[in-house]
This record gives sequence, C-alpha cells and structure tokens, in this order.
Amino acid sequence: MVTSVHTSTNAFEMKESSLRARLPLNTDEQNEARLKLTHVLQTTLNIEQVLELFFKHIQNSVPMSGLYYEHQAQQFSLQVGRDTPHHCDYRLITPDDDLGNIIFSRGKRFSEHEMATLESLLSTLIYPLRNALQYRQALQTAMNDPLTGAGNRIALDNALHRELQMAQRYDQALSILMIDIDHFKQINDTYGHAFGDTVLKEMVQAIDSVTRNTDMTFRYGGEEFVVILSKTEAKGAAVIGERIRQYIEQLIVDEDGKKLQATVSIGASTLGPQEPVKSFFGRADEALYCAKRSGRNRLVSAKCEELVTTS
Ligand SMILES: Nc1nc2c(ncn2[C@@H]2O[C@H](COP(=O)(O)OP(=O)(O)OP(=O)(O)O)[C@@H](O)[C@H]2O)c(=O)[nH]1
Repeated sequence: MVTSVHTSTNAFEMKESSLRARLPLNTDEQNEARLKLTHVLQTTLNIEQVLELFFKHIQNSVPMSGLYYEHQAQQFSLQVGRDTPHHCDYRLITPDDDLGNIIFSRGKRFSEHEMATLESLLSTLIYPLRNALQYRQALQTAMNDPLTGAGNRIALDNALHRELQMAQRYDQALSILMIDIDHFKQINDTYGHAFGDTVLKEMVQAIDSVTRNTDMTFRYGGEEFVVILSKTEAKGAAVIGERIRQYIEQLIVDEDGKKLQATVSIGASTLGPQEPVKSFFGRADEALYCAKRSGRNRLVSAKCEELVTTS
C-alpha cells in the first residue's frame, strides 16, 4: 500500500506581497522559465491542454511524477502523469475567483526551495487557468438544456459523431436509446406545465441514476431523450434500457400535493458495420415509434423486435 505523505498544504493567493516573500532569488534563468511558460500557456483555452503544458514545462525547474487538478464547482478533475507518495498541494485563489486545487506529486519530498519555485511558476498558471475555466463554463452553458441539465441537441450531435468515429476506428460496440415519456401532453393538460417541467427534470435524474458515468444523456426534443451507450452491444443496451423503463415506471413524481407515476417508451439501436450516423439514429427512432404503436411503456429493438413486453 502506498502511503501518501503531504509535504505541504498551502493556499496560493494571487497577492504579490505574500508571493514575493517565499520566492527564491529571481535569477535570469527563472525569469526566462516563467516568461516561456506564460507564452506557452496562452496558446490554448482547453483546460486539459493548459494543465498538460504546465506539467510538461515545469519539469525543467522542479522534476515531478504527477499533477492532479480539481475544480469542485465545475465538477472537473484531471490527473496528469502518475500519483506518487509525496504531495505538495495548493488551493488556487484570486481576489475574485476560487480556481480549484492543484496537487503535485513525486517519489521524494519537495524542498522549501522547490516549493518556492513552484509557487513562482504557479503565478503563470493563474490567468490561463481562469480563462480556460470560463471557456469551459461557457461551452457547457451552450451545450446544456437549461431545464434538465442534460446535453442539448448540439451536444448530442457532436457526441454522436465523435462516438461513432471512435467506435469505427477502434472496432468497439456503440448503442443508443431513444426515450419518450408516454402521454406527456395529457400530463401537462392535467397537472399543469410547471408540474410537466418537474417530470422532465426527474426523468433525467432517473436516467442518470441507473446508467454509468460514461453514458451520456441528452434532451432531444420536448419530452424525448437520447442516451449514448459507448462500448455497449445490443444485449447490454437492452439491459440498460429495461432498467430505465422499470425504474421510471415505479418512480412517483410528487410536488405540491400532485402525485404521478409516468411511463416511458424506448427504442434501442446498435451501430452496424460502416453504418452512417443518420441510419443508426433513424433506426432508434423507428424502434421508438414501434414501441409507441404497440402499446407504450416498453423497450423495442431497432428491428422492431420487442425485447421485453409488459403485460
Ligand atoms: N411541461 C413541458 N412540456 C413540454 C415541454 N416541451 C414540450 N412539451 C410538451 O410535450 C407534449 C408532447 O406531446 P405529444 O408529442 O403529443 O406526445 P405525448 O402526449 O407524450 O404522446 P405519446 O408520445 O404518443 O405517448 C406537448 O404537449 C408539448 O407542449 C417542456 O419543456 N415542458
């Protein structure tokens, strides 16, 4: 078992006065390293790339085996390199923002001088990191459905093309589930639009609670959702689809004294060899249509073959 040894836990604040106190001598070499790093980090807004570039370039000044970064509010974390027993961690704070935590690790202790050098180099990371976090947040806002938090249609389109390319390049299975709430118009008409919105939100939570973290949920239309199941064969898609159907069937949406048990119809499709995205998606849509036509509250495969029937 590897025991973690914390060399130091520090709050790194962007206050020049407190920073200067711990800086090592300002040699030309260090100034050059900081200047170079500043230029390199300005070349991208992608947060993964910013952290990878930072890790790569600080090796010349303070060699280490790994870097772990985490930003709780954005639910983002990244490990670059390997995690080893000795850690040195910093909370990155500016007067306006909390930029998360960064943990450096390696096989031997960090000396005081090395920590001072790290702090000096960290000052070059602050603004590129803040910009990358803001960019990531803006992208997420543009890609998410504001009501349910699920990915929106643009995100679905991007993810479908990306997953299809990956599946074809690495010869991996790929399936999708198209899920539609049954008689949703009637739910809205009977209980009101606000309650209908709550049902939509709870559907996404229900889908997310029974699928893996790597599965992705999107709101495709009003009351229609798509789940992308990477590395999943038809059999696996049937198991997950049926799990979602059963979970939702038993779920009671309860708000302001109104109670409802909704059901969903699901169409499943598994990617065929060399199949274009349009056909893959279209087959799931047809399967969903079959599920609706044959009585709702059921899961149907792309070939209109009912996988599980509810009596
Ligand atoms: N509350 C709410 N309703 C929405 C939203 N978007 C779409 N809808 C409603 O979803 C309903 C969809 O109705 P239909 O397409 O007829 O489908 P359905 O009633 O579910 O019937 P089946 O799918 O055949 O079971 C319409 O009444 C839309 O107004 C939304 O964001 N919130």
